[in-house]
Amino acid sequence: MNTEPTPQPLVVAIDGPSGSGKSSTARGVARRLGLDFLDTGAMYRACAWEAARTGAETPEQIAAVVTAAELQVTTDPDDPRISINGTDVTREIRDPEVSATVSRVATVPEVRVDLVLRQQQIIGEATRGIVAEGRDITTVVAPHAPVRVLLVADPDARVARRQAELGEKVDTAQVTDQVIRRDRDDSTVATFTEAAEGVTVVDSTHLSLDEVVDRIVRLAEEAAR
Ligand SMILES: Nc1ncnc2c1ncn2[C@@H]1O[C@H](COP(=O)(O)OP(=O)(O)O)[C@@H](O)[C@H]1O
Ligand SMILES: Nc1ccn([C@H]2C[C@H](O)[C@@H](COP(=O)(O)OP(=O)(O)O)O2)c(=O)n1
Repeated sequence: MNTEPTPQPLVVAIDGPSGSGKSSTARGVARRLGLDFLDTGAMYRACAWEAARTGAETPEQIAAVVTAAELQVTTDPDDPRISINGTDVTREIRDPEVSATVSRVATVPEVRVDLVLRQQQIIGEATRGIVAEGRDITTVVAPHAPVRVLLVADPDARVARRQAELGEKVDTAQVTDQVIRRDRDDSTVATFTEAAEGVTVVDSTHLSLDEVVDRIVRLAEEAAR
């Protein structure tokens, strides 16, 4: 009889501030290792989009909209999609209006409790394993993940990356607000500026995306040994 324990699906948890490269890195790691991919920020963004659509403004109104919402998240790293109450908002959640208001939604305690539970369910159902990224994955959503990384980068590099991504659509002051002010607001409810115990810090300021992916894949391979 085989007495070897069945290996658990691998969970890789990545946190970090805006523009540190979480989404691109997590997708790259998921592709390389054949795992699913979960962008938890997209869930907060979809809720912010729905709160705006329904005119929810107070924390109570926002919490009511989020807890009643049907959220559908697909976890293919090549085509991650998100729908809320039947509307696919994959593209809309990247609009500057959503970036400007999402922290108001993400800082409502009931919203966090609700979305953390949904994220834990998605992670638990990922039979081939998953790379999940956000602000509180290493500390709250998946604190027992065998691979936990805090991805950081200097503020100037993060603003420059976001600016390059958004191009002509927004000016530097707007991008700085989206990155620096949002991090300040978000860090009131999640700890992503300092690594929790056992979390590996990777500084991407002077690393290419491929180099960052390589490092995390190596950490995953070490954890699997
Ligand atoms: N190591 C890196 N070096 C240079 N640019 C990067 C690196 N990692 C990510 N980027 C780019 O920076 C931008 C922001 O990355 P993203 O993954 O969206 O960050 P986050 O999810 O942390 O906000 C994207 O345009 C991405 O291609
Ligand atoms: N696990 C998470 C993920 C995101 N959030 C919040 C914080 C952010 O302002 C928004 C959007 O996150 P997202 O990862 O899309 O933001 P960036 O791509 O890093 O700019 O959601 C959170 O509070 N907890």
